[in-house]
Amino acid sequence: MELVILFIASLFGLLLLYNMIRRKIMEIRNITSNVVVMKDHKSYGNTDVIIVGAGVAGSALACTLGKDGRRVHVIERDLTEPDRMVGELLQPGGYLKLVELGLEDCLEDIDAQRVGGHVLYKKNGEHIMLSYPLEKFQAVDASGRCFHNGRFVQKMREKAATLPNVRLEKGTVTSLIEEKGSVKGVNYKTKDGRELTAYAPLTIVCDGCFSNLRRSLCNPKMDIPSTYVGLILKDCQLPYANHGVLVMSDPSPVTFYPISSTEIRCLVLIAGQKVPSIANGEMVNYLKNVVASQVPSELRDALIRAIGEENNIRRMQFRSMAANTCTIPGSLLIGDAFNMRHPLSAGGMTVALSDIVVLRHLLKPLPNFTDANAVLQRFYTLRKPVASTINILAGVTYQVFSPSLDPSRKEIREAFYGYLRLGGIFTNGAIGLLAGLNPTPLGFAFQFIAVAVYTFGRLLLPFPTPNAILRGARLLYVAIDMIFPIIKAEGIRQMFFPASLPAYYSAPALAHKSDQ
Ligand SMILES: Cc1cc2nc3c(=O)[nH]c(=O)nc-3n(C[C@H](O)[C@H](O)[C@H](O)COP(=O)(O)OP(=O)(O)OC[C@H]3O[C@@H](n4cnc5c(N)ncnc54)[C@H](O)[C@@H]3O)c2cc1C
Repeated sequence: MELVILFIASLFGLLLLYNMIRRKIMEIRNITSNVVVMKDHKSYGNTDVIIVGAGVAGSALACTLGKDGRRVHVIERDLTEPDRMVGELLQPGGYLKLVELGLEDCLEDIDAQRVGGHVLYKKNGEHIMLSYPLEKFQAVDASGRCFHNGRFVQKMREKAATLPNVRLEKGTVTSLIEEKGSVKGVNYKTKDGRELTAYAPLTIVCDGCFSNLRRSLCNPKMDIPSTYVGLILKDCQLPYANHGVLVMSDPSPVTFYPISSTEIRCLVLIAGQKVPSIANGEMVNYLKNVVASQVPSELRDALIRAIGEENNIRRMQFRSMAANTCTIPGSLLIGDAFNMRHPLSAGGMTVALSDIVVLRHLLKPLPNFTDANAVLQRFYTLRKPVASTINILAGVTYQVFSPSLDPSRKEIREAFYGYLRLGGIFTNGAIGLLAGLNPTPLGFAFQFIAVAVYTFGRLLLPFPTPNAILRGARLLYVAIDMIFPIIKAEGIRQMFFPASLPAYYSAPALAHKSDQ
């Protein structure tokens, strides 16, 4: 009996001991994990800003903030030179922003080509030369620049990596770390499969058009995608030296510009979602039978040769997406992750660089980024006049040149072509806006009114008939119907009257997500 009691007591004692040890182990584990968190939060002290993605926006931003003395941690999933057919034409306005950021040397030694404008062709060969109005910008050697996008990005990455306070690391960011309604950093995976975390008071997401992270920060509306089909032409010259080509072909426009001293990029726009298949040869037929016959004769043979080359046809989908304010403190989106527009007017890099200029001015006076949120709210207002003007122009250019069954659209296209022939302030004003040289909402409004008056005048002169007045009214209605939704998406007040918004001067403190 005594033995049984002793046995049960020992068992009980062992159980108690086991429980005590288990608790102790759990306590130690908790302390250790707290130590990890504390250690990481402490490493806040080593990083001012995390940048996700080192494409055009991310690498330019890393150079800019790094040069301003900030401790920057850039995480990029692929550090090899990108090979893609996006962002190959930097408009003169974008070049000026690059100069403002002190990054113009990133265009050296990449065989970048100067572009002084474009030639606009009708499919019957009639054309107008539209040179950029660059007279006022000669001191900084402004012009458009065309290049292999990957070479340009790689140069900016190299420049960022030379700065002692910029750490460029290869890794794929899998999620943002949110605590108490603020972004505190990121979780990321390295190539060897390690899962790491990085903390900073500010995380700027620049993960491009297919961003996986933007949905954690905002909920933007996207339009239906269109597609660009791209080819590289070799051993041929553009019809006019240093001038790209835009063909007003049917059903949609085709562009050509030089991306090196020996290569010309051809981009064929395919509107909507029905794209001829490359795999079954439909695309080759389309390019040979529909597109080639409409391009200038100087480029036709080279285009047909390029169509026949193996693996020379690529496609890339794109969408427009108006910018959305990101309301989660500690975070910001920049570049295509934040805002996209139609690439026909090649404004994407100009907007990204212009946004970085605005952001830099706002962040510069701050001793650190722990309290950057009020300043970040100003960013959304201050960027608007330039970014929205470029976005609207991109949308309008696309609408004017894209396929439509509506005869009024075709008439607007013809009127626009006629307007661009006028020369002087009319042509220079429109081309200057498209080049991003002085993209202001007022400049845009002036051009819109001037095109409307020209179109009306064309119809009413020499004698206004009731029929002509009705047609003019219909064209005006179609034009407003084309433009108004784009302006509305950008925000009428923010674009035209930013000074009427409190955030223009200072920003209200952000509510924590948990408070909302
Ligand atoms: C067909 C086409 C043609 C265009 N042509 C022009 C043009 O001629 N001129 C012009 O100005 N603009 C043009 N654009 C727009 C321009 O390409 C973009 O505006 C510009 O590239 C945006 O830069 P970004 O840094 O936001 O994105 P990107 O340059 O695409 O960079 C995103 C980077 O993020 C990295 N990344 C993505 N996800 C992660 C992750 N989870 N973790 C870590 N890294 C990540 C990617 O590897 C990449 O390096 C064009 C766009 C398209 C679609």
